Amino acid sequence: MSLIELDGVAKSWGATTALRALHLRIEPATFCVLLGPSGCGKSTTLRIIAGLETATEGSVRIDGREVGHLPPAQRGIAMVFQNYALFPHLTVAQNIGFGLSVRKVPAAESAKRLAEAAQLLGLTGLLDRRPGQLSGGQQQRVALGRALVAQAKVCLMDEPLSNLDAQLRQEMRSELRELQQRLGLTVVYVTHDQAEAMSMADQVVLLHQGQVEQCATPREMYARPASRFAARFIGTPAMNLISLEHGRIAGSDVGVGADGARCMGLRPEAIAVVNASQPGFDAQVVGQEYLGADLVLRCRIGSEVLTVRAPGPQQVPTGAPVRLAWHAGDTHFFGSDGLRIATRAG
Ligand SMILES: Nc1ncnc2c1ncn2[C@@H]1O[C@H](COP(=O)(O)OP(=O)(O)OP(=O)(O)O)[C@@H](O)[C@H]1O
Repeated sequence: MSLIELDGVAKSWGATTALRALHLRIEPATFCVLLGPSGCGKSTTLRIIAGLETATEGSVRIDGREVGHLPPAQRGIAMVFQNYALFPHLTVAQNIGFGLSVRKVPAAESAKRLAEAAQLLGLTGLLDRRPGQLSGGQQQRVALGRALVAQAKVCLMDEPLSNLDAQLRQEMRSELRELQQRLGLTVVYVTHDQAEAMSMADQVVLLHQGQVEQCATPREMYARPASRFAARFIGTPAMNLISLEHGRIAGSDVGVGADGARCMGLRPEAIAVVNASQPGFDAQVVGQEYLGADLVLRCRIGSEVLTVRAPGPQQVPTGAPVRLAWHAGDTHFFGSDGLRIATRAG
């Protein structure tokens, strides 16, 4: 068990407010991703759970026990940082075992845990090297190894993959996820990369200006964004947010309904370029970007320009008239407060 609960957690430094009354429940053995733009309070949240910062208000509980007054070492938590925080003059084995020697774990027990962690992380052949002789991915695994030998059930990670190249980052995502599941760890993981969040999380906590904007599974977050902010933050290319004038797309005669909606959301992948004889809406291609698998078109309808994600092989010249179609069930509507409003489609 390692249930983490934050109740009304707030944090300010003088006039700077990083967090405002954050409520969060992270279930045991789940992968929770704190996601959001720079400065939204992700690292601060993680550091408060770890005990590296003290909350100005509110409480933090781990397995029902209030931990606000406990120093980091007594919280049963391991941490992995972006810069790995490895000691350059120590070998891989010494780096992994560092915390154990500090805590005076008997030598035989340390050796056993080290061998297990090295085996699990594919580091067995590298134990005598120093960090400077390792690739970024290997250094990342050493940092993970140090967290694993501590046998903490909670592991906090702050952008641990951001120093790796794109391919390695993708590989490490699935390795981390697999490891978390195999060991039944509760992981709280900070990133500003929505693709990383979507691919690894059981639960995504989207933060915005120190508050929870939405907390949901990746599927729910994509299918039913709670606000315009959430709608734009999840998915690439970002969702189209189209201004409505009395239920019509601004500057056009295209009616889309939805009483009281100020804006309609439509994902680029929900829009199809159809044959001129099929039902749809007339638009004009004003720009495009070919990405191999996809062709991203920018199409003007009335005074709005929509991003459309078409299949790569489709060829449409810029300047050409096109007919666009979408299913009513793929539309999202938002009110003047920016929040999702109930529609026929839900
Ligand atoms: N020690 C500090 N003193 C004063 N302000 C701070 C301190 N640490 C963080 N802040 C401020 O608190 C806010 C939240 O910072 P935090 O590091 O939690 O954001 P973040 O979402 O992790 O951002 P990033 O993705 O850029 O790391 C920011 O406005 C930041 O400037």
